[in-house]
Order: sequence, then C-alpha cells, then structure tokens
Amino acid sequence: MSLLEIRGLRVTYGRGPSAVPAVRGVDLTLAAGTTLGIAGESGCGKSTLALALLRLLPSSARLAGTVLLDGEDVLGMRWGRLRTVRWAGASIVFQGAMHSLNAVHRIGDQIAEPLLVHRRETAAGARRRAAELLEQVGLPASRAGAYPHELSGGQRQRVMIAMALACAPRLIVADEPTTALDVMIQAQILRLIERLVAEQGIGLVLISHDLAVLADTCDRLAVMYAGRVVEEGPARTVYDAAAHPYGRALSAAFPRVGDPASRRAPRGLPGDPPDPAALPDGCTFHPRCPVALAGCAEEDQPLRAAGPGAHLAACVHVAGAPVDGPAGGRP
Ligand SMILES: Nc1ncnc2c1ncn2[C@@H]1O[C@H](COP(=O)(O)OP(=O)(O)OP(=O)(O)O)[C@@H](O)[C@H]1O
Repeated sequence: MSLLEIRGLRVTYGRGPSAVPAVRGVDLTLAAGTTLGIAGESGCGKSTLALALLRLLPSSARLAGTVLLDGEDVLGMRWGRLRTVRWAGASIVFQGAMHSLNAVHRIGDQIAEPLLVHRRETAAGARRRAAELLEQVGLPASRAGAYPHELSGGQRQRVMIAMALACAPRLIVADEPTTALDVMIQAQILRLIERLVAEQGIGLVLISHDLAVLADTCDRLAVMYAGRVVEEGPARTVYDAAAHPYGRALSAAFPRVGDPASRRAPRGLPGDPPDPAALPDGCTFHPRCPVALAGCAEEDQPLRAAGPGAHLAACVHVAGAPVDGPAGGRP
C-alpha cells in the first residue's frame, strides 16, 4: 500500500460562473521514504493541492476525489481524527516561518506543544524532546528559550521543520519551504529535509516553482498546468528530457549547472497561464504551445506513457497509450 494516494482530486473555490477550478482531477501516488516534487507556474494550483491533502482549505473551497493516507480517507475523516492526523500522520511546512510561528512564545514551547496535546507527553518529556528536535535540525538545544524574532530566517525555518517532525509524522508536505531564504541557506535547508526524510523513512511532497531545486531533491516530479498534472515521472528525466512542451519550457527557464549557455540565456515562456475561471477549450496549454496542432484547441489529452520509469505526459505528441490513475501504481 502507498503512503499517499491521491485519486481524481478536484478543488473548486466559490460557486456559479465565477467559480475557480483550482485543481482539476489530480492523481498522484507517493511511497513511504520517497519524495515527490510538484512544480508549475504561479496560480497552477500547487498550494491548493498541498492544503487539500490535510483539508486546510478555506470554507469557500469544495473538494471531490480521494486522498488516502496510509489507506485512510482524509477527505471523509471526522474532525477529531483529522486533528490527530494533521500532526501525527502528516504535517505541513509553509514558506515564511515568521508568520507561522507565534511571536510571543519561546520556540522550545512551540515545538513542545503538539507533544503535550497530541502525544500526551509530560512537560519535562516534551521539553527534552523539543531540545532533541532542535539538535536534529542543526540548532543548539540552548536556543529553546529564544523568541522567533531573535532567530534568522533560516533558523526559523529550521524551527518549523522541527515542529513538523515533533509527532513523528509519516508524511511531510513542504510548500516552498525555502523560497524566502538566500541561496546558501536554501541549499542547507533542502539538504536537511532530504537527510531527515531518508533517515526517518518519511514521505515528502515538496512544492516549488523552481524545477531545478526539485530535480535535485526529489525522486519523482509532477508538473502542473492550470490545475492538472500534465507530466509526471522520475525527477531527473522530467527535468532533463521533458516530454510535454510545457515541461520542456519550464525546464528551459532554469539555468543548468555545468551549462554556461543556459546560464547566459535561460529561456522564458511567452504568454501567461490561463485564468482558471475561463479556461480555453481543448488542451489548456495550446494557446502558448510552440508545437500545437489544430486539434489541440478542441481535444484535451489524457496522461500517456512517455518513457521508462512510469514517465507520463498529457500531450498529443506523446505516442504512448493513455493511462488512468496514478503512475506510482504502475510497473
Ligand atoms: N481562497 C481562494 N479563493 C479563490 N480563489 C483562490 C483561493 N486561493 C487560491 N485561489 C485561486 O486558485 C488558483 C490556484 O492557486 P494556488 O495558490 O493553489 O496556486 P499556486 O500554484 O500555489 O500559486 P503560487 O505559486 O503563486 O503560490 C489561482 O487561480 C488562485 O487565484
């Protein structure tokens, strides 16, 4: 059984003609101890997908489909169970830790709190565990007495990771966890997340607009466009040899290590992603697609087999057989 199975997930904000279909039928699978990256331009639905996994969306959002965490349906779960699952089963790390941490509480107390509430640890036990967690994320235990404003951005993001780890979750969802940080600290935090995932067998869903970061960090990579996954496969394959024209354009937009030409001229993608409230007919990428055919304006494509390692892409130029359901279940 997979750690996480997302099937036919749809999220729509609002109702009526102005409804925004932010996620439009996403199927993804994640095995324990592996990492899945989710990439795509701003507004393609990455954060909505992340929040939907733990049912953290605002009340204007309507959800359909299935999210199974260790076989348990998160979308149908009762509130009491959901509260426990949010800490002990899965936890989320957002960008901008300053906004997520409570400014008036010491960080040691903030890390200890879920242990008191969800694990019913004693005060002394929770303090001890908070100190251990700080050391695991590379901060001295003596920093437990500090307030968030006394830490740097990178240190605060480490505290967020310590909090996410506190109840030993099986899954961590990290939404742009390093975006607000400088490049050196970004690399340190990503290596820290990678190490913890490997050591503790945690499943990681890592969301970023930066395909290069995801290709470096993740086992598999899904590329979203206008609320759908248009390409999915082994991370390096999707980055180096994307099969979908949008995947190729996204990948070309990032400079490559060891390729000075790409550093000088990373290519942008002309045009903007479509307004989700007024999506074009057919393939939603066709108005920007350099290889669109006449039929692309009429017919959308399912994900098709694009290569080994369950590499899939939803494009008319991909000759493989259409697949339904998540790629992870396939040989
Ligand atoms: N609370 C909301 N109410 C209405 N529409 C929303 C809401 N939150 C997001 N949206 C819309 O849903 C779509 C997907 O947004 P989402 O934030 O999931 O994209 P994203 O890929 O994470 O973007 P970014 O990289 O900028 O964070 C966008 O069109 C956005 O405007």
